[in-house]
Amino acid sequence: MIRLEGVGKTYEDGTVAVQALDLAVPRHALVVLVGPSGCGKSTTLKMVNRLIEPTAGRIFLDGQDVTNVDPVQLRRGIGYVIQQVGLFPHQDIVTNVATVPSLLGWDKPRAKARALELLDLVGLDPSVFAGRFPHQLSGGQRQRVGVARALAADPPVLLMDEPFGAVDPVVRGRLQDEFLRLQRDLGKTVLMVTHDIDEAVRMGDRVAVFATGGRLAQYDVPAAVLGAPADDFVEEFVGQRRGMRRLAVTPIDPDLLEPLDGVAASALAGTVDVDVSLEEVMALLLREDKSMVGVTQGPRFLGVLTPNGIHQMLRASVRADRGDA
Ligand SMILES: Nc1ncnc2c1ncn2[C@@H]1O[C@H](COP(=O)(O)OP(=O)(O)OP(=O)(O)O)[C@@H](O)[C@H]1O
Repeated sequence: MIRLEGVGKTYEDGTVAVQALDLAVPRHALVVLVGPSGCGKSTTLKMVNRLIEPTAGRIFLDGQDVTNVDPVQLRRGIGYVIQQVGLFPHQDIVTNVATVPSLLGWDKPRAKARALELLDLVGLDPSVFAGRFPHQLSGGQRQRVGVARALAADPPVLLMDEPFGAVDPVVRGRLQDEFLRLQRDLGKTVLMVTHDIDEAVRMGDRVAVFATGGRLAQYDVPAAVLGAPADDFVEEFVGQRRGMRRLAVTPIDPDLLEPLDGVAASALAGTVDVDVSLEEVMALLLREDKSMVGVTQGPRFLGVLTPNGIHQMLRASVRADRGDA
């Protein structure tokens, strides 16, 4: 669907942002470009919709060389979501979402109906949000409007540049889940940029890891990027976040819980089932701004989990991986 062949971009000041990039994004796939800051991810994305022109190579969309398509026409057929959303501040939400259909010449009632439908689809009640202005929305709600707007003209291709970057981790997780659910129904061909390896492996059907200097270090399914890094660079890039991912896969050890004695119920962030991961526990503690949580198994109260307990469970899990437990 999207094919990059030997694509390069050297800016006028000599900066090599992307070099000799070959990349094929299959139809209906969600491909994530990930890598450290300045490695050419956004440049790559913007070359696909010709906000930036490549200095080498060719880019094909559905077999057609994009340089042969009028850039304005091209962009109307490609949804584009950016971190700062870029909503028009003086237009209400429904008008913002209807921007591209209107530009495409849809009549007003049809564009509006489509915009209302899209708001609903991204989880914003049209009767509440359609008439509001961007400054009357939370960051997460604005991101949803950004996604709705990009989908409005039903483009087969979506480009997303750090679409969930501007919101806190809890909202971010929710937006990621919502988008994945939406994508399962819509089946767009999506090229998405993030610097967050966790987001990349969570969202991507395939992940392209970029190294500094615009070099593609590995392009594979998430499990392969995590389990079989192609080189030292990928190994290190993936490794930096290994601790965070460990939280997601480490279970609660009931033996390391503390008794409830002397702990006021109000000091607890709540209770969780013993089957949840430490990541969920951390999310709850942060959300509730507390440092302890009660752990239950069915009707039984097993004990209290504290940061000290979490630390011990993580250390035990690291030792087990090293084989010296
Ligand atoms: N207009 C420009 N002129 C010169 N250099 C540029 C220009 N735009 C980007 N660059 C450089 O090109 C390189 C790649 O930039 P790009 O924005 O594609 O990186 P990125 O991977 O998306 O980074 P980030 O994650 O920080 O957004 C960087 O070194 C950047 O400084």
